[in-house]
Amino acid sequence: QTGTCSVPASSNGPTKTSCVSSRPASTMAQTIKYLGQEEAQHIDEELFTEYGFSVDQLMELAGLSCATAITRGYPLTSLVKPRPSVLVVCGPGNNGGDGLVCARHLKLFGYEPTIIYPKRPNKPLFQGLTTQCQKMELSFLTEMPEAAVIDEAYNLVVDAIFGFSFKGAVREPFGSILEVLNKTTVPIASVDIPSGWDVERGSVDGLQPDMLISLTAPKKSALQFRGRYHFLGGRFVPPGLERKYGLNLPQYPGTDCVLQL
Ligand SMILES: NC(=O)C1=CN([C@@H]2O[C@H](COP(=O)(O)OP(=O)(O)OC[C@H]3O[C@@H](n4cnc5c(N)ncnc54)[C@H](O)[C@@H]3O)[C@@H](O)[C@H]2O)[C@@H](O)CC1
Ligand SMILES: [K+]
Repeated sequence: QTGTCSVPASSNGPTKTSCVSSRPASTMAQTIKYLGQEEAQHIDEELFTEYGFSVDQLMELAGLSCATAITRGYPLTSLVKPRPSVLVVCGPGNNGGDGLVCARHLKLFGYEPTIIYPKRPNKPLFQGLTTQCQKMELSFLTEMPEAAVIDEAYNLVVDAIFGFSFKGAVREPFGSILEVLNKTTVPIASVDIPSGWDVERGSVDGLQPDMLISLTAPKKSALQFRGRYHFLGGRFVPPGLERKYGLNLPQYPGTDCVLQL
């Protein structure tokens, strides 16, 4: 496992991504790097300390990418329920913040997001994002619904519980929440990492999302993703940072903020 894995430019699904390719180098269009946990955290830190970004700036772009990827995989016209309902489950860190931004943009795109946000950090950033969602007339649930209720009421679940800082055994209330999500049958779109997965090794019996939106660059666990849609989002990486970490990001098409891997 070198952390650098081949993604043919024409690839359109996770099964076509592999670390060991038998294709001759001349036909390899592009190699994208899959990041380890520490590397992802270093890049995150540098974006703020060396490159002058603020968290809310990048979170806005990350959340917008997630909402945009969802419009690609699950366009309004394809939804099976009478209302374009989406359940957005937000965790206690920045991954949860991405979820709040994603929910706000989904509403602007014509979806009806409902949010569950059980652990809210006492920080102006998250308080502001919560207020913005409330003012966008999104509803917040006080309890996680049962799996059958989710399957009945929602077209899709957005998993914004944990991202690249997740470690160790899942603590409550998120253990119970993930248990419910494991039982649902509606598609799950995971923000950055399928929640509960080891950031590098993935998980054999954890969530199996239908969509994964990798932010900045995919993490190593994305190699275990077996869903239908793998998108790259977070189109904000400065060239110096990309060079330093050898990210080899593919080129986003035109003005798009997402790219399907
Ligand atoms: N650098 C980047 O590229 C960007 C990252 N962003 C997002 O930020 C995420 C990383 O955010 P954070 O570093 O805040 O971390 P996370 O959102 O991954 O999670 C950290 C939170 O989860 C809790 N936690 C960790 N392990 C747990 C466990 N086993 N059980 C229960 N709780 C646990 C921690 O106490 C902390 O509150 C990324 O995955 C991405 O979604 C975007 O917001 C902006 C750009
Ligand atoms: K997640």
